[in-house]
Amino acid sequence: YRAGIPGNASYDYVVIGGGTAGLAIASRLSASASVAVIEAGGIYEQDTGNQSVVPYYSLIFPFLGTSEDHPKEPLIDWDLVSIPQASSGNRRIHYAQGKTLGGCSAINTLAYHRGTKGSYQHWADLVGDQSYSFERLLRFFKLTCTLTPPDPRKRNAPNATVLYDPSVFDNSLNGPLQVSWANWVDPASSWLARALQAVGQSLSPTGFSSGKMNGGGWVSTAIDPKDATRSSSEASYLQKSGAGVTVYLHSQASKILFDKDKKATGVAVSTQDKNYVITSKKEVILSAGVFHSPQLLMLSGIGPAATLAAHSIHLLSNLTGVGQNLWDQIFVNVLGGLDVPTTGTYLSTPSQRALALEQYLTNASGPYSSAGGYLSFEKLPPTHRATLSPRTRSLLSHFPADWPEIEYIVSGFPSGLDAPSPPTIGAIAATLLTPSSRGSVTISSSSILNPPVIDLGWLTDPADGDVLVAAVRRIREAFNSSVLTPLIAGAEIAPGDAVTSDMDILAWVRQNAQPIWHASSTCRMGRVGDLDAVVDSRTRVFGVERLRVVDNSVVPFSLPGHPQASVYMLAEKIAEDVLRGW
Ligand SMILES: Cc1cc2nc3c(=O)[nH]c(=O)nc-3n(C[C@H](O)[C@H](O)[C@H](O)COP(=O)(O)OP(=O)(O)OC[C@H]3O[C@@H](n4cnc5c(N)ncnc54)[C@H](O)[C@@H]3O)c2cc1C
Repeated sequence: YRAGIPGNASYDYVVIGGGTAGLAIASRLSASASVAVIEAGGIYEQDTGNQSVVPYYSLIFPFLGTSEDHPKEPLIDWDLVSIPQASSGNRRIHYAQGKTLGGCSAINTLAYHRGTKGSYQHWADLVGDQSYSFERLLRFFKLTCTLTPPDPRKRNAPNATVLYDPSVFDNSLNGPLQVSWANWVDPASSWLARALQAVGQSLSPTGFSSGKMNGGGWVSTAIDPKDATRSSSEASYLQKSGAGVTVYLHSQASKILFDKDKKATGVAVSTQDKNYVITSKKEVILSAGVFHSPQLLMLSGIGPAATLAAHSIHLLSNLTGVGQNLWDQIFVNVLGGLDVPTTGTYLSTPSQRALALEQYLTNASGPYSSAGGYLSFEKLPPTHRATLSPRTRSLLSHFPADWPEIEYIVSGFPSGLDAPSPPTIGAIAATLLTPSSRGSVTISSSSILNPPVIDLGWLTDPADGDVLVAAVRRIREAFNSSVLTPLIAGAEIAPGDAVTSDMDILAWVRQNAQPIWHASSTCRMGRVGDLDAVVDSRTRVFGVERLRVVDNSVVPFSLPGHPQASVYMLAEKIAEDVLRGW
């Protein structure tokens, strides 16, 4: 690709945001057109080096802290902070979002998998377009990536067998994203995985990329196995694209420009010392992510009329759904002391780190090469379901039959304490995959310089607390299973043995819920005439022309599990629509 020099210029397509979807679609369009990418950040490999490239560090980035006073990393994070979450301890949540080429794919935790067949069918039915069925999306999923099978020799963990379905990948397509399995297994995680299996969550025979998410498995990751480095949209799609893509770095789009017929004609851009306009001969594609895409639509005259009027913004299209319908999955970690080592244990002294570094550099393996890995999905079993209120059960019944309600994620970290204290703190997280609460994004001024105003809406619907309380009890079963009896050391660390009643567990959940950074749906896709729809099924924005939104903000709901595989898929699908002139 080429580096753009700030100043007026013209291209066939202008993509706002060089993130996950933005670079994938820009790269595909550039095969037959000129494409400009406007990206507010820089190049993460230069700006934060090993931290953003080496898989292990993605688990311990200090700036992923979620409290208001988290350590800052302005070179790659937007430093967005929500408004106080009234139903979640009145906390203001720092919600990390990548501000760099690659966007969130440059800072995420690398898990790669797809949603369930039922979830894509629900998408297809909701938007009235059967091309969103899993069978028809599979072609686009296959286009995105190249799969490298697990290497048992390097993983060196006989009790961490990987099961997956190779038929849903097609390496002959030479997909840019590298998908593989980590060349290291965390011992604590493999024990916690066995504990989940012991309470009935058996190993899935297919893994999680063939439209099924039921049971446990070692998840595939966006890691390039050749050197165990992050495969972001920048390291994959952009690096593979030719001179057809021109990237403007440290350049913030401040407004989408339209002619008198409401056709998008380009983008107003500002750098620290220059304002300029990039004109689009064909289309503008907005890929600024779940918080900034709705912000930019509103600043450009597309959104709820009342909001725009309040900030004296000229109204082009009154779309009440812009910034609404925010879905966010949240998680809580149940913690217990474990008498087994964990990945961090192998990195706690200078000589261990030197050894690990040698393994990493010579063999692309060892503790540094992995970003974790065991996930387990389930619908709550009948005994736990029985504890939910009738209303909660009714809300859950509206999700497709194959849509899991909880994702359990296992991990461990060194306790840092000397014996007789346990060396490891083992964690099983419960992530809520069926949130009923909704948040929103709005603006506080007509200027791009003011960040979007984010209300995550966490736990505002009682159903979400209800389900998470049941999930905490379920995790306690796993910690109490006989598999862990010889390894458990001491009392439960969190929530702690004193927290037993539903009311107390719920209070703890409200204080301790964390983001898993999967927010979506703030510019949701829908049918013409749907009350809060913002784009149609080809992601064209209602009420204007030559403008699409392509990122996780248009996905109509948070798909179960981790979204990046579907974001790449969507970029491939819409690139094909654009090139066909649809
Ligand atoms: C910490 C973290 C961990 C995660 N872990 C996982 C995981 O393990 N697996 C998984 O599947 N998903 C994970 N996710 C979620 C996933 O990465 C995101 O949902 C997905 O990458 C979003 O892609 P996007 O294209 O919608 O937006 P982004 O990738 O965020 O791209 C938006 C881009 O637009 C740019 N931008 C914004 N505003 C402007 C502007 N005005 N002008 C110019 N540029 C602008 C941004 O800088 C950014 O580069 C994680 C996310 C985070 C933050």
